[in-house]
Amino acid sequence: MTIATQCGHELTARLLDQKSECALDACFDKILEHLTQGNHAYALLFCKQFTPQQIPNTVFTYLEETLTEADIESQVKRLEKLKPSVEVHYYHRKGIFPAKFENNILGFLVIELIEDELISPLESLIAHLLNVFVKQLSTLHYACIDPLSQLLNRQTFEEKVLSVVARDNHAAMRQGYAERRWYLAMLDIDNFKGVNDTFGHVIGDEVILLVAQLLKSSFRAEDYVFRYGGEEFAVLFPSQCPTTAFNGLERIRMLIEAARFPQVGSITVSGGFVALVNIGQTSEAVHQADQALYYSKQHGRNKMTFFDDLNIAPLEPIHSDIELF
Ligand SMILES: Nc1nc2c(ncn2[C@@H]2O[C@H](COP(=O)(O)OP(=O)(O)OP(=O)(O)O)[C@@H](O)[C@H]2O)c(=O)[nH]1
Repeated sequence: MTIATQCGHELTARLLDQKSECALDACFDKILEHLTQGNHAYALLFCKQFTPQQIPNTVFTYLEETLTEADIESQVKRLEKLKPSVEVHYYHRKGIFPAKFENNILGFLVIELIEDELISPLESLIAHLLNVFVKQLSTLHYACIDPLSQLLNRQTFEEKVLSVVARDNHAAMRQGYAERRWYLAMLDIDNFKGVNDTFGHVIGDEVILLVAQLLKSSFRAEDYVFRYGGEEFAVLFPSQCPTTAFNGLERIRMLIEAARFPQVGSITVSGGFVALVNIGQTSEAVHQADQALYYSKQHGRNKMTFFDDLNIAPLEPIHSDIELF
């Protein structure tokens, strides 16, 4: 029964030390592995409200059965009905630990049990570490979020582009298939100055928020949507080819065109996009997508343009330590 005294502070310090979601997940994974001595299967599942589309669902080790989103939601509801003080709840040979943040249950950690129950010092240590993990995850999460639109902020942009593109494109190349590439789209609300001038900045802000919500609900869970600047958004998404990417963006352009905004009525967006292939730096990709966006603006707005269709010679490669591939 020495686990809690031996590990409590040390493990907490290790968790708090982690500065990115991935590093934090990996650390929590290792700590759980260590505490359960690899004898238990475990999964950490968050309900959708907490798991913004940009944060991948944190599932470390899949339990034998697959839990659907509905299962997760019903389990969260079930936990919410229990006393707030409940630390662990046993159900079908599983220990279910509620993951709480600011008194709301956001998800849960499931540990499949070998024994009937976990020994109580281990139980309270896991509950404590889960608490630290969720708090740290929330802090990291909110540092990446733009407060007005609730999208990922500009500060997160470069880091995400580099990590996602390098990881997936390398994997695709290694496996010998090249059909799945990442694309970067820059989208900008048309004539937005007119919205502000006519209806005021508060209504302007509301339009930004509603467009952000439409974008977030239209892209897939694996895509990344950023508020890049005032009324400009950046989207990072994988697609099989430029035509599929174009069709996806067109669908969203039409959705925004058809939406009704309180007081303002309708608005449109223009966009430009680029395939993230053979691009040395993030700034180069942004520049190319911006050129395509500029073309859309110059050619009537409410339009999507693929950079390659502009037939602009690529820039000379800029030598830098930061490389996408
Ligand atoms: N309400 C609000 N307005 C913003 C925000 N950020 C930037 N703006 C405004 O967005 C407007 C952007 O105007 P412009 O860059 O001239 O572009 P535009 O009127 O959208 O015209 P085009 O892009 O050419 O279609 C400016 O009036 C900015 O003040 C914000 O966070 N909230």
